[in-house]
Amino acid sequence: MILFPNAKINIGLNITERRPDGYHNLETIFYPIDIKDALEVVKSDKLSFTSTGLEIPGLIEDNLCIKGYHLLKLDHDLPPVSIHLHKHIPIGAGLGGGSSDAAFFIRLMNDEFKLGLSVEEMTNYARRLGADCAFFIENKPVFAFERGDEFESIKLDLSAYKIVLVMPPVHISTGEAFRGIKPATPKESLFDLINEPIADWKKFIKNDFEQTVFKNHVEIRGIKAALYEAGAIYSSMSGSGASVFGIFADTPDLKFLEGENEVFYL
Ligand SMILES: C[C@](O)(CO)[C@H](O)COP(=O)(O)OP(=O)(O)OC[C@H]1O[C@@H](n2ccc(N)nc2=O)[C@H](O)[C@@H]1O
Ligand SMILES: Nc1ncnc2c1ncn2[C@@H]1O[C@H](COP(=O)(O)OP(=O)(O)OP(=O)(O)O)[C@@H](O)[C@H]1O
Repeated sequence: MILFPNAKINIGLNITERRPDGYHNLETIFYPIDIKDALEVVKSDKLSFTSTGLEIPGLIEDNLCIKGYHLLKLDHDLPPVSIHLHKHIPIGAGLGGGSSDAAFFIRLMNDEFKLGLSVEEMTNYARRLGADCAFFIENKPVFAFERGDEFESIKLDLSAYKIVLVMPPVHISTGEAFRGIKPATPKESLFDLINEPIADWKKFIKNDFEQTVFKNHVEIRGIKAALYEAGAIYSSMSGSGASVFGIFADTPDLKFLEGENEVFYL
C-alpha cells in the first residue's frame, strides 16, 4: 500500500509556558499543505527501511516510521514489513515532514493489517512519537494547544489563495529553536484571532520562534520581508523554521528568490 504524507504550515505560534516534562505548552493553527512524500509498506520476511529523494539525517532505527512500527508491535501481532520512503518534504523546515510520515505510517498499518484502531487510538500512538505527529492523523486545519497535540476544530479554507513556501539552504532543529524562548501567555488566543480577516493577520498573528531564529539567520528574516514586498497578504516562518510561507491573492513572481532557495507554488 502507498500513501502520500503531506506537510503542514503553522499560522501563528505562541509558546505559552514551560512544562515540567521538558516540553512547552503552545498554541498554533496547523494547516495541511500540498508538499508530499511517498510512503510504501509491503509485507516481507524481515523488517527493513529504504529511502530515496532527500537524504534523511540520522540512523534508520531513529526513523519515525521504524519507531512507529515498534510502537504498534508492542500491542499488535504484526508481520515484518519493508518500508520505502521517497522523501520530498524539506527536512528541518518546520513543515512536520517526519511527523507526517509517522502518522501516515500508523494509518497505513491500521488499514493494511486491519488493526481496528479508532482515530483516537491512532492519535494516541502518534503523540507518543512526537508532538507534531498527532495532527497528521486527521490532517485537517485545527487550533492546537498544550504540546501541540490537543485540538479544537476550526473553519479555515485558504483554497481561494495562492500559498508560496520558500525553503532556504538552512536546516533548523526544533530543539535548537526552543532554546532562548521566553514563554508568555498572549493577550488574545489564536483560536479567536484566526477568525479575523486575513488582511489583518499581520497586525495580530505572530510566530514566537521568529524572534530567536531571525537573530541567528538574518536571511530567513529577509525572505519574509521579500514575500511582503512581493504582495503577500500574510507571511510567516512555519513552526520552528527554516521555511517561510506567504499567502497571496495571485501567484507572485518570485524568480529572484529561486536561485538560492527552493520555492514551492501551492
Ligand atoms: C514547534 C512545532 O514544530 C510546531 O509545529 C512542533 O510543536 C514540534 O513538534 P515535533 O517536531 O513533533 O517535536 P518533538 O519531536 O516531540 O520534540 C522535539 C523537541 O522540541 C521541544 N518541544 C517540542 C514540542 C513542544 N510542545 N515543546 C517542546 O519543548 C522539546 O525540546 C523536544 O525534545
Ligand atoms: N521520516 C523522516 N523524515 C524526515 N526526518 C526524520 C524522519 N524520521 C526521523 N527524522 C528525523 O527528524 C528530524 C527532522 O524532522 P522533521 O522534518 O519533522 O523536522 P522539521 O522540518 O523541523 O519539522 P517539525 O519541527 O515541524 O516537526 C531529521 O533530522 C531526522 O533526523
